[in-house]
Amino acid sequence: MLEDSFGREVTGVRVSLTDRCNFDCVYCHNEGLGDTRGPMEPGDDEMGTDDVVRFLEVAREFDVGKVKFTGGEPMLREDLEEIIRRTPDGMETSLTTNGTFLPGRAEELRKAGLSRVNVSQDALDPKAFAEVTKSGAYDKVLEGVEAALDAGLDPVKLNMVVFEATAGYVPKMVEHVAENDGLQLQLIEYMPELTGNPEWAIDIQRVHDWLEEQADEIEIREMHGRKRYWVGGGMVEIVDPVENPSFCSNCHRVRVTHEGFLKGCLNRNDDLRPMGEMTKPEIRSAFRETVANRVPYYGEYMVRNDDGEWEINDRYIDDQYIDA
Ligand SMILES: Nc1nc2c(ncn2[C@@H]2O[C@H](COP(=O)(O)OP(=O)(O)OP(=O)(O)O)[C@@H](O)[C@H]2O)c(=O)[nH]1
Ligand code: SF4
Ligand code: SF4
Repeated sequence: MLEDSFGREVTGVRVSLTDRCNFDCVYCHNEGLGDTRGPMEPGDDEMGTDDVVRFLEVAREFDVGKVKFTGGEPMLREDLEEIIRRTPDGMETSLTTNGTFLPGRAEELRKAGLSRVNVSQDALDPKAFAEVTKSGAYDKVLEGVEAALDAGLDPVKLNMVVFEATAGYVPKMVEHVAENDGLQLQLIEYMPELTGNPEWAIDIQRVHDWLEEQADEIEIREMHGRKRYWVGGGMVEIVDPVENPSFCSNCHRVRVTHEGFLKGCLNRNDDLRPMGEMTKPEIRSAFRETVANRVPYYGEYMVRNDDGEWEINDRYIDDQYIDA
């Protein structure tokens, strides 16, 4: 297993398969690349099936045990089932989707080897849902969640970005997952540093405090040191990376953009390494170099200055990457 110079082992990869999406969520950060989603037609900038599989085979050689497929909307890729089917043995596969294409396809995905799925659902309210996603597909998403449960994907996590427009729906969502077996809730802190509109952010500590009062049990997940609250039998996890050095110091994933660039951190685009159509030996070196150059974002790449504000650590300003 590869480890970076901060002692963080790389146990997972997160692969964006496309930047296309049928939604236009107001908080979308396009996997850290900014709000620049591509058109709905398949682009020739996307990695091919073989490119994705070749990368996964190399990642597996380095003992990577998990892959998460993301987008854009990864289910716009017609070869998703094939990619999952060809994912090397020993790798747990999961998918993050807006859920609209799960009806009619969830079963096939599970048969191909998909273990679990995260579905974006920001509110249990069609109007709020439409405002946030700029889509009227609320019923389709509910159907998608049902289809995922019926197909036996376990767990089905509901991803809810918590910000001004959605924060009021948190209690209802917590109740919803407690009442429905197989569902879990993942509350995601709004990331103003990637999406703009900083005024939409809410203080995520308020959500932690509220859940602490409600919870029967609290546990800390190794990944990112994320807190999990058990409320009325339902599980609620908080993803709170913003200005959180402890989140970054427990980050174990390397990322791949839909164009086939490796990157060590979601929040950075200055450490991209091409990988798409390379041979396996070339991918191995690119992977090693990416890991060798991984840096925890908050607390190392971004540090607090004398006024208490976050700024880029001087040592990374004219960074020259090392060869692993
Ligand atoms: N900054 C940062 N944000 C992350 C990271 N991982 C996940 N997120 C945020 O969490 C959102 C939801 O991620 P998902 O892919 O659905 O879930 P996950 O975080 O992979 O969690 P699991 O399904 O439990 O593995 C992403 O769109 C990001 O906004 C990370 O390593 N760093
Ligand atoms: S569904 Fe996901 S990829 Fe699509 S616009 Fe919303 S956040 Fe972005
Ligand atoms: S280092 Fe921090 S910001 Fe970067 S991907 Fe990991 S958790 Fe996210």
